[in-house]
Amino acid sequence: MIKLTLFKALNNFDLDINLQLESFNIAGVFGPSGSGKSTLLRCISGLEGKQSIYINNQPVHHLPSDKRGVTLQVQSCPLFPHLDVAGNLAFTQKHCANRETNISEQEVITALELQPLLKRNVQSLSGGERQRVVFARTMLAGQKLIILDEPFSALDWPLRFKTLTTLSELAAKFNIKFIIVSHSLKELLFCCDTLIQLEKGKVINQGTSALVAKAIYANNKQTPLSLLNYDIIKFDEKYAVYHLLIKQSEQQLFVSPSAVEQGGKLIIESEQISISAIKPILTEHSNILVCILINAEMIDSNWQLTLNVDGQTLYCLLSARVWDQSNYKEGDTLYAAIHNLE
Ligand SMILES: Nc1ncnc2c1ncn2[C@@H]1O[C@H](COP(=O)(O)OP(=O)(O)OP(=O)(O)O)[C@@H](O)[C@H]1O
Repeated sequence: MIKLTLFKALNNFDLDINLQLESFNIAGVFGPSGSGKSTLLRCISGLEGKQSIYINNQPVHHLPSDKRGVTLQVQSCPLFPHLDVAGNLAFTQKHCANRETNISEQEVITALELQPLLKRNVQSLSGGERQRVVFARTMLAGQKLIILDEPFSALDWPLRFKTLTTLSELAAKFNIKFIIVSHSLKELLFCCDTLIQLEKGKVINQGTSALVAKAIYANNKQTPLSLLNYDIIKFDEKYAVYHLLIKQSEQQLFVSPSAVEQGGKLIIESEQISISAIKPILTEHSNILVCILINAEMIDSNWQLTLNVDGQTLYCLLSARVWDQSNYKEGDTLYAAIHNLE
């Protein structure tokens, strides 16, 4: 549990935050540039003035930053330039006192696939490689509350999703809580269970990430991304596709390896979904999911449909003309064809 009461006069507005995070594993902080996200992180970690902060019901505001059990990874975290990647990691493992997790150097290296980089001079690393090494070092500091400011902004999307999946696995395995700042709602929605939306120094929305993200998308007149959890059944070598089973469902999808390599969630944009009331028979698409129409609402002259696939949510968009001709109503069984997965 984290409880904060912060006040700090900033250049154009005041950071004025009263926040209670009861139960979360990975919380995201989202907001426009300059809304106070980094300042909030600095306050939690103890780098900014005296504020009222409780972590796990214990006041920590009187403690210096190195005694709070928190690691803050800022946006441009320096590495030791005179040590190679292995040296940077070994130094952290050796010198960080009061480690609360027993995560080993080898475990971090394996999880983040850093083996090929170990002998590299840190000046020769690309931006994305550097961010992965910095994150590995953060993990090796061994704290149970880790705060990350734009940690993976330099990674391409497939690698970013893969690294976020690794982060979620490490969080679960070592019981670590993360607070992550990002400009990307897609990134936060992918990995966070809780979202906090900041604007001009104030929390304007807070809650489960699916609900807060939906509200932010609606406010921007956008349709939310759909994320489907799955289990892999098998890899079909003949066609180079994975057979996936939707979690808590009997329904299957067939996807290319690149979709699976991104981690345990399938990311589906609304444009990839078309729906019909009758099960398509003559279709080249093998990816058809049976779903129930939960809700339809007008977003910027189109209709956004919320569909339930055995407990998971899909969002798709219909033009007003198609919606008017469809006669779909809440509770209807519909068939969603998902395109461009194979
Ligand atoms: N120590 C300070 N004193 C006064 N104003 C500050 C201080 N630190 C930051 N600010 C101002 O507070 C505002 C919020 O800054 P902050 O870096 O927290 O925003 P942010 O949401 O993290 O932005 P970005 O997404 O661009 O990194 C900015 O206008 C910044 O100029």
